Amino acid sequence: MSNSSIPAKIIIATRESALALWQANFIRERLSKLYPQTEFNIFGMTTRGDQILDMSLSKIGGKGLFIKELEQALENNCADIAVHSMKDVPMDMPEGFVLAAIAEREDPRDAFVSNQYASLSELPSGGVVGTSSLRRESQLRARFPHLQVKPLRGNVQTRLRKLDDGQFAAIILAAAGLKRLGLADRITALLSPELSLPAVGQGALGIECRADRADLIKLMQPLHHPETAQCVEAERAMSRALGGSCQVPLGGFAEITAGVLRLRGFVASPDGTRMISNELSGEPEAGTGMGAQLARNLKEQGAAEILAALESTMVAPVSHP
Ligand SMILES: NCc1[nH]cc(CCC(=O)O)c1CC(=O)O
Repeated sequence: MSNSSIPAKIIIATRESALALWQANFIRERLSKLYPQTEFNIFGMTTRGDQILDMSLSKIGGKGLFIKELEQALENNCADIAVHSMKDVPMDMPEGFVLAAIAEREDPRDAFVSNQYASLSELPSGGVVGTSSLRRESQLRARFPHLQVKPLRGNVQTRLRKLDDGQFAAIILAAAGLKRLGLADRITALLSPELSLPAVGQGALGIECRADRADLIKLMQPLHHPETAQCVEAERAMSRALGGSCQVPLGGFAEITAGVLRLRGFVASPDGTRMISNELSGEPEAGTGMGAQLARNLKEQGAAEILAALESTMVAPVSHP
């Protein structure tokens, strides 16, 4: 690539939480090494998802909430690229925007964090576990029906503070966020996918830009990690076909071992009394087809009923003027 095609300055839009800033800086450093002549600046923004802290995510209308403002900055040329946790990226990209790259995944697992107990199975009956994710809650209720689940929102540091204040016996967080923030020593135990199937996209970072910025899409390719992208695209295809959002208790996790992609997924009722799980394995290149097929299988096995029941109680998504 000739130097003349590389912009002198690239602005990276991000949310302003410590984790989001860490992620944007991580991408900035990698890009700076690749393109030392270019100046990379971070543009921190507050999103509606960050402002509404008193409601569970499932009630405030879903994932677009954390990225809409960032996309407006791309639209208005206030920024060139946006860095997101793939977990927060809606299954369908809005018209005019693309994921230019999906970077290598950090640990995709959920982490059990407690100051008193070594594992979920050691928690006493009635023990209070904090999480505001329907996915984590439904799995806890299905596997540990004697525990109480109470809402826990806020950024990673806020959630840890609420645990330390004594409001919870334990909390569940993404291992990736804790590791990135240098808080790996707070992880009491990592939860296997059998115990807590991760969220679609968990641990992976996406770089978004406008679809018409072919120059940027090309520049981002060295950061693209094909295996991560194949896994995340398989998970997203499953979630998309299930109408996945924060309002649906579902999990999806793909991994590639010895050249085979294994995709696991589940849909549950929020109270955990119904849990439909299944998996498919195949060629990594066929991940999106597998995702769609796994969604069909889950629906046939009972997920369709759970989804229909959820839909009748769902809150309409918040609109963004
Ligand atoms: N729900 C918010 C969110 N979005 C991404 C992460 C963690 C980092 C990642 O998954 O890449 C978190 C925190 C958490 O779930 O504990």
